[in-house]
Amino acid sequence: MEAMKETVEESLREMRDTFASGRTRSLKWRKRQIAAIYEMVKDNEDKLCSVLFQDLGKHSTEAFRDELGHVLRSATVAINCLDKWAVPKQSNLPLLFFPAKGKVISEPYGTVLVLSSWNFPISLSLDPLIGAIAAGNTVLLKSSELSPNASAFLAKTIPAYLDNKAIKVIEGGPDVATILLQHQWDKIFFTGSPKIGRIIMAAAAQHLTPVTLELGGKCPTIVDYPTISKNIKSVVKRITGGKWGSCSGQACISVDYVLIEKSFASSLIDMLKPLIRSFFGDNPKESGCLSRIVSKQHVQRLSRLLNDPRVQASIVYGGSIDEENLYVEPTILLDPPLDSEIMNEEIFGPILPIITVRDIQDSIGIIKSKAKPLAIYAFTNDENLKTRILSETSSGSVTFNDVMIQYMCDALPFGGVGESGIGRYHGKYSFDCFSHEKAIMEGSLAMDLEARYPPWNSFKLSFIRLAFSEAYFKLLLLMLGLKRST
Ligand SMILES: NC(=O)c1ccc[n+]([C@@H]2O[C@H](COP(=O)([O-])OP(=O)(O)OC[C@H]3O[C@@H](n4cnc5c(N)ncnc54)[C@H](O)[C@@H]3O)[C@@H](O)[C@H]2O)c1
Repeated sequence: MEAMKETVEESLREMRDTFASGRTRSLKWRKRQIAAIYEMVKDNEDKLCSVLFQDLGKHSTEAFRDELGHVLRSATVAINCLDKWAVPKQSNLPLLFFPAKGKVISEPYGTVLVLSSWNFPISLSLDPLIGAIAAGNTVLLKSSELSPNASAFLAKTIPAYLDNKAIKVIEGGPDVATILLQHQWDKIFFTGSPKIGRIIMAAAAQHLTPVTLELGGKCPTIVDYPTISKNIKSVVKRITGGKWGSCSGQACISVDYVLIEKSFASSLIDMLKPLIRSFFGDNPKESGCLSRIVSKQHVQRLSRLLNDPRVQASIVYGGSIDEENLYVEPTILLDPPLDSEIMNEEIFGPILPIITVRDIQDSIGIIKSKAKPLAIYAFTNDENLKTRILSETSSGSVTFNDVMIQYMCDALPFGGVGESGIGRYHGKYSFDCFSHEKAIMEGSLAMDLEARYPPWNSFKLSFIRLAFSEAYFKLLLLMLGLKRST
């Protein structure tokens, strides 16, 4: 670890020197680095698919949709939009400040630390990197130890494509993260669990470093069956895709559990079962389309959640586990107890609890009884229910009649609230996430208002009162002596 400490110190020194040199502020440099990320992904598509298969058993199509394609798009958007994003924004100042002018300029924070997660080890590393570079920072990326092949790829390949005096990768687990967190950074961007998010925030607080925490939680999915019954086939497909189709449910925005009125639950289950078979075959383990659980520890965690006898009794489909092959069968639970661990911990795996309610409106109470989720999904055409969800619950996002696509849509901010995170990124929001918005005021010495300065009197007090309320006509009258001071 002594050697690692030295590596970190040396890396930080070099990145700070590079930032101080001003090189990373040039838009040309930023675009060149982002273009290099694009080329790196393009040149290494097969290799990347292979490492994602080795680490997570991800099918190459899923890998392209969720990781490579996402990064390529993100890089293209950043290159195409950077000039526009970086333009200082003129502010329309109130007349009160005439003749001063105002604007906001986005300046890079400086040297940024990105700590990423293993479930989308390529996109969750490269997407924040694109944002940090677009904003003009130098960056150190620590990839996750739980996806070692993806991590090794990033550590080996990034220096071959990018300016390695400005952008660095360090591999390692909590011990390395701990060393990194002992240093002062200008911004920390973390993707991971709320538990470790707290450790990151506490370390950042020592230096008052701003943080973005992209965390997780339980994402509920309301199925308001009567209002969407005409399209129920699409609804079931979307739920199946949103639970099992992306890293086998190991995604922060996966469908965690479904809420549905009791009388419709069996119809939903009857449709989910054949659809799981049609997506993943009669033997999903061999289908090649279902990602593996990342580690034995995570299989054991899922096994523990299922082993509660009350949860066991709720299994209506699946339930088998093969720890050796890191496989958990797609599993459906019907009404596991709300106080069970599985209904209080983020599942992060291929298990879908279906919770029945007497009236679909009761879903809102259940959602509100838990921490603020990263996403709420609701299949409904009832405008009243939509309004209630929007106004009575709080979450990183709400998606009606679909799941997970909000992540792909870079015109929308992506991030959590409360237990599910702090801050947001994607598209222009990534640029903002890694920029400090600096307020610029260009004053004028052409005129001076004596009312700003002591000695104080009732005229000056009246002047200030009227100025704050922008009562310009009354101000004029006061200055002309046509209005009395109050
Ligand atoms: N919001 C998002 O975009 C998003 C995306 C993916 C995953 N997640 C969330 O991440 C969680 C799963 O990912 P995970 O298992 O990698 O999370 P994690 O919190 O265990 O680890 C995340 C990162 O923190 C580091 N870390 C672990 N222990 C640490 C410690 N004691 N001190 C400092 N750093 C430490 C890890 O090395 C890794 O780089 C889930 O909660 C999931 O919802 C969120």
